[in-house]
Amino acid sequence: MITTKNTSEGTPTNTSGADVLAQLATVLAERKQASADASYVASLHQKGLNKILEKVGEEAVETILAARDAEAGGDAAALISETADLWFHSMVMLSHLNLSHEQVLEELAKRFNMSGLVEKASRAG
Ligand SMILES: N=c1c2ncn([C@@H]3O[C@H](COP(=O)(O)OP(=O)(O)OP(=O)(O)O)[C@@H](O)[C@H]3O)c2ncn1[C@@H]1O[C@H](COP(=O)(O)O)[C@@H](O)[C@H]1O
Repeated sequence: MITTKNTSEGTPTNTSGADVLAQLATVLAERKQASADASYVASLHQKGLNKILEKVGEEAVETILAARDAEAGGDAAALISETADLWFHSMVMLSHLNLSHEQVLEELAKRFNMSGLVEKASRAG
């Protein structure tokens, strides 16, 4: 689904994780000005934050159900696809609020080497 630059052989380029998110963020920013008739992302922006949040919630539930199926021996590809839908709609949410995926990546980077249990204890007061 994600459009990437292609070589003459048709092999996608610049598809490392951070590059994919950066390319997607650029497209999402451009789509804020696009016609809702021609762009799904533009149509989401036009419908507003509540519609975007509805999609994030819907995709989160679909991801949960796909994860349960995968654990029960179901299709792992379906879980990957649902997770991609969830990440995509989360990116649209951030874009709508003029926030950057890079802020999320920075937050995750800050947490490197910080045990979740230690962090939780530090909040316990
Ligand atoms: N990565 C995605 C992407 N992932 C999922 N989707 C769309 O997200 C929607 C998911 O909604 P559902 O599965 O619930 O399907 P639906 O029933 O059609 O949705 P609703 O009518 O309920 O809103 C589908 O329409 C998918 O096509 C995406 N649409 C766009 N992108 C990227 O965004 C770029 C810009 O897209 P446009 O704005 O459409 O040009 C594209 O080039 C892609 O890179």
